[in-house]
Amino acid sequence: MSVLTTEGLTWKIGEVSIVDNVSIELNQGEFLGVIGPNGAGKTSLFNLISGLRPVTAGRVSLRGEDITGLAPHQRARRGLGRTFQASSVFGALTVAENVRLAVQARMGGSMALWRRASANRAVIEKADSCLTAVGLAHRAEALAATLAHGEKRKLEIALLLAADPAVLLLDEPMAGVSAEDVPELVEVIKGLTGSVLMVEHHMDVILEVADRIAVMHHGALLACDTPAAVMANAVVQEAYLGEEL
Ligand SMILES: Nc1ncnc2c1ncn2[C@@H]1O[C@H](COP(=O)(O)OP(=O)(O)OP(=O)(O)O)[C@@H](O)[C@H]1O
Repeated sequence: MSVLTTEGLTWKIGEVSIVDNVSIELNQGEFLGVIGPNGAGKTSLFNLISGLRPVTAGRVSLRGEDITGLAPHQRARRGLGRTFQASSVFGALTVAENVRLAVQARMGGSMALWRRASANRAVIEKADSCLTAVGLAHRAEALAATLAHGEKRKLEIALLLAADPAVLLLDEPMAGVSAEDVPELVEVIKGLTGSVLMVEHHMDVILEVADRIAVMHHGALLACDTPAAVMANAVVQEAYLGEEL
């Protein structure tokens, strides 16, 4: 069953199609990787899906509901979670405080005064489970500013998990992470349950985690298939000519 669908998604600047008629389906529990040469339109596609840019044409549906006209925070509330390439972490707060804030933001109205104590417990427990899921529980009391790059990426994923998203959009989660920290982060990403759409430049990472791979080129979708089929696809190889696939 499809949990996230784009139909004919298009974003034009003037006459130039930055995202060109892209139709993809992310199935429940699936890990779909998005690859493509620099400037192919991957981040722009994410911006359309998360609502940061208005579409020129096409539709985005989340669990069968048309969300094309909704603002980013409305999509987030319906279960669309997104990490950003730019860091969204409060450096002066501890790791645990950062995640608790994210959990509280999610719980919002349910924090009525008379149930404050139990709500606080629920926030702390939820935050702890998010930190455990990304392997950061041992750093809970560290100031976020003191985290290494790879740890910061893990924290960003924990912040995403705090909202219990139905769909996770990961935009280059390995960006800026040193080579020796990549395997650990890959393990964290492999451990994510749920439906994931991930842009990533590291082909070896995509091949390790993705059930299917969508290939973009000049804004259009070239292929969307199993890793083996995509690697064997002559059109994909042509698009990557001169680049390492
Ligand atoms: N706001 C904008 N105004 C003008 N051009 C833009 C804008 N946003 C993106 N573009 C152009 O659209 C194209 C696609 O950009 P996008 O960042 O989506 O590609 P990408 O596949 O994510 O690239 P990369 O792999 O380098 O991150 C690029 O040529 C970029 O210069």
